Amino acid sequence: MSLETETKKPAVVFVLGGPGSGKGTQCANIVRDFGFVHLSAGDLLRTEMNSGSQNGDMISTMIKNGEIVPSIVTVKLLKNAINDHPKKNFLVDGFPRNEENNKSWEDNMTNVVDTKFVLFFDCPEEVMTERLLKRGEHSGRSDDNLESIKKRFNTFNIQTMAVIEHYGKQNKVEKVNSNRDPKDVYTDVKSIFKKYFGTY
Ligand SMILES: Nc1ncnc2c1ncn2[C@@H]1O[C@H](COP(=O)(O)OP(=O)(O)OP(=O)(O)O)[C@@H](O)[C@H]1O
Ligand SMILES: Nc1ccn([C@H]2C[C@H](O)[C@@H](COP(=O)(O)O)O2)c(=O)n1
Ligand SMILES: [Mg+2]
Repeated sequence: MSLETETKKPAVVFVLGGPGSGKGTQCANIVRDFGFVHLSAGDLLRTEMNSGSQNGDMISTMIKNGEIVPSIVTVKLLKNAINDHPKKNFLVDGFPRNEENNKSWEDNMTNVVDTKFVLFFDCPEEVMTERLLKRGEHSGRSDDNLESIKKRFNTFNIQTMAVIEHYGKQNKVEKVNSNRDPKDVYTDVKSIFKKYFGTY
């Protein structure tokens, strides 16, 4: 590629943490202050589920059971959403949730984006459970109930922690204690984003 036509790839930060650790809450702050686009894999799957897609029933069952939807579905949704926002940087929230997600991302997205690091929100299960049950009073989510929450923790501990450890070995994990007031959590998040992206 010549110097004139060379363009910088969009930056991607993966945002991971247990269910209810505060990923979506903190992403909203980063969007406001750093101009990233927030892509929640779970939100994209819920929209797809409600769109009349042929994958709707599968997605619905898997979400209720806290299982990870095949990457062929999720990566396509993420890729389409990224293509909708030229010249932006992205927070990819709730992804990659397992090794298969990560492999599919590497196979399909390495040439398209520059994956910078994993922002990992660490929070005890008891605290996350309390938050999710409270959210379940109004969220309408089929998985904000005790039975689904237990399954989601199991999937997180077995499958997602392995991905976080994989990136940890490459010194690409920024871990933040999210068992604090959201403002204090964001103080740490903001200083991480300033370190990587400078502005604000
Ligand atoms: N630091 C915090 N302290 C107390 N409550 C919080 C905090 N962060 C988020 N919450 C609340 O906890 C609930 C879960 O937060 P949020 O939706 O941001 O988590 P999440 O990690 O995106 O969850 P999920 O994985 O289920 O999508 C929400 O009701 C939110 O208002
Ligand atoms: N990469 C992903 C992300 C999410 N899902 C499914 C399974 C999750 O339990 C559910 C909700 O995600 P959340 O909104 O809590 O981030 O969505 C998946 O299969 N693959
Ligand atoms: Mg969320």
